[in-house]
Amino acid sequence: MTSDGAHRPTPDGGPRPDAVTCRALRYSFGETVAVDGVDLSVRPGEVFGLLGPNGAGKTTLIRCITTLLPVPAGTVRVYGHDAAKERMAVRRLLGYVPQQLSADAGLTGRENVALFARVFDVPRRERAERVAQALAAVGLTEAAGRLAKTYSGGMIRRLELAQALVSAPRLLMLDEPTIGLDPIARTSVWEHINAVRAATGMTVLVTTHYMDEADQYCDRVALMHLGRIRALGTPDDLKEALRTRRRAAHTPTPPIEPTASLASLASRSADAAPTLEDVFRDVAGSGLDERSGDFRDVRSTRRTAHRVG
Ligand SMILES: Nc1ncnc2c1ncn2[C@@H]1O[C@H](COP(=O)(O)OP(=O)(O)OP(=O)(O)O)[C@@H](O)[C@H]1O
Repeated sequence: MTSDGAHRPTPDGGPRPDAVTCRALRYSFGETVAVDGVDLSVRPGEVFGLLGPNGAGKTTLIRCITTLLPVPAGTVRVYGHDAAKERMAVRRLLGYVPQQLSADAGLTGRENVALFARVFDVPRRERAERVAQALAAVGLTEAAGRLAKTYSGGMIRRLELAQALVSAPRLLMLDEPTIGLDPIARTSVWEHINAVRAATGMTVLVTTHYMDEADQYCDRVALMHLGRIRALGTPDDLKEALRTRRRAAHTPTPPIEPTASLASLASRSADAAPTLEDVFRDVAGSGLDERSGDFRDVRSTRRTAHRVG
């Protein structure tokens, strides 16, 4: 991707396909419309965040892109390959870390990654080196010989990352990679994702509830609510757009009085700098808390506590 986000041509001069393209994608579970007409393009090499509260449709969307769910209406393409018609071609390009535990507690870290290397057809003679590289990329070389059941939650998440990386994916998809982790472990997971991205140029598509993480680590984000994308852009552009909307909606602020208290000045600066969560609340509207979980809904945290326990 060029600095302005435009696509570079391929060596033969043709347009470079987006990493992911969804057009009018719709997926229902019976009466429940989980993904409701999504249009989305993820550019090669970017870290793209899919944000939204519980039930927004993030996991369903991700699973359609991975080909784990069919595409009943609309289209999904991964690097130009149609997910409905070229499932194996799409799968060969992907690494996927689901919400559910994908590491085996009774195997060592190295054995877990080696298992994925076999499943993903990494050539036999390259396996040992590729496994070692994947473990090194997530900082688990020292712990590679220990059983995964002795790992902390953050180490397990990094092990799952290594499992997904061992096939050298062009598109890495992570479903809530840091939920339930403490701030230090969260930072560590993100630093490893970013280092691999910088070294390989892979595209990263990540779902998260954590607006602060998305703000810090994602190049662009899509805010999803009740199956639809409500806003899409860089975190800075989305915040700036909200600030502009707020300015337009409010009467001009009077000049600062010489006697203004610190508290009132702090409140002015909060008004001037909206967060990504403010953007979400603005675009999702007042139904956010009634019709779905809040951003840190206990359900997911419990599910993860169970997952790593
Ligand atoms: N297997 C299923 N059967 C029936 N309904 C489902 C199923 N999976 C998801 N849903 C419903 O589809 C909608 C979207 O769920 P989805 O899991 O995609 O949302 P999400 O944004 O990933 O939520 P979370 O943050 O909790 O993972 C929700 O209303 C959910 O209840």
